[in-house]
Amino acid sequence: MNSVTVRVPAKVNLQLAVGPLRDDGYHDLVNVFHAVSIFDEVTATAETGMSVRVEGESADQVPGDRDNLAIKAALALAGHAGRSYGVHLFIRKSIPVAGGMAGGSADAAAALVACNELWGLGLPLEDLMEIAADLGSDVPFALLGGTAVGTGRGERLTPLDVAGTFHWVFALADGGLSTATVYAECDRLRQATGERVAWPQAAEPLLAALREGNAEILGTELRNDLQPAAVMLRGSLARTLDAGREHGALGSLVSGSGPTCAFLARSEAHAGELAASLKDAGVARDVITAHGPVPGPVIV
Ligand SMILES: C[C@](O)(CO)[C@H](O)COP(=O)(O)OP(=O)(O)OC[C@H]1O[C@@H](n2ccc(N)nc2=O)[C@H](O)[C@@H]1O
Ligand SMILES: Nc1ncnc2c1ncn2[C@@H]1O[C@H](COP(=O)(O)OP(=O)(O)OP(=O)(O)O)[C@@H](O)[C@H]1O
Repeated sequence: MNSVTVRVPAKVNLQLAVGPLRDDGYHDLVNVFHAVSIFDEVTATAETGMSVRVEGESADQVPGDRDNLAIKAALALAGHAGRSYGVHLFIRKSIPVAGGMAGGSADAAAALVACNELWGLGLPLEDLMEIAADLGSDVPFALLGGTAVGTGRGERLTPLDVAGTFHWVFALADGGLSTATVYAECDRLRQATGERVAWPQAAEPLLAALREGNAEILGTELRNDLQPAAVMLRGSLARTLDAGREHGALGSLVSGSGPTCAFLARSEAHAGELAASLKDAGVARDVITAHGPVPGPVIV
């Protein structure tokens, strides 16, 4: 086999409860991840060296060298296998870059799956999960897909049963936000307001809404502790979130570290209407619809 292509989804965080800052610079989380139908595609082709080419959504903002998370993933996998394998990775991006939808993590997960297959390593998911956790806090979920609760820094995962399908609208922003900067701003705001930081807890009503497939309740339970920080860093997001509510979204929140905003709709048709209204309102660079949960990386 000379070439393997893997399709991998973006994520939105349905609950992101951020605990106190740890000594290692990370925060303990309760992170309810949900994979949605916006996909990057990573093609791994046998080659002697390691190289990457990126095309599509904001490709010019993605590193074309060893800083690319997908190349880091391939190198980590080769290191784990104890061999100096080579690969060329071609990434077709649709997931917004630095948008809070874990695009880089998705590409890293896809590269792990593709290279595991291309190099005939046959490593089980557990091994790939360990390598993933070293690459970034979001990478283990990107390997898993579906809907799952992440604890620790988000890398310890418990899959959740979800009834049915939820329909989403995503408002994409101009330019990204750095994840580290948003967490630092969250700490700064907490210090400035003297907020007592509680140990993060999963919200039972949110988990019940997922189990029951109840979009109305899920909409009211969406929470992101990073949202005030993202809105502080990018004031225009307040207007985008308001517009979603005004146009009938069941719930709205900043996705992860932002600046993408997510809106929950009643149905696929409602998502289409909401997307059209948000486009007309001019509150986003682009507006797209998607559904979730969807499975993790799939070899196509
Ligand atoms: C915001 C989220 O996307 C929500 O899923 C994640 O928590 C971020 O995951 P990620 O992009 O994979 O982040 P990493 O590459 O692991 O970490 C980038 C930076 O984010 C901050 N970070 C990340 C995860 C975490 N639990 N606490 C943190 O404080 C740290 O400053 C870290 O240096
Ligand atoms: N394959 C990749 N795709 C996108 N960005 C990458 C990739 N590899 C490295 N990067 C770098 O990582 C940064 C963050 O990109 P990414 O799209 O993963 O952000 P994000 O979606 O906000 O992440 P998260 O939701 O996990 O916090 C980018 O600014 C880019 O420089």
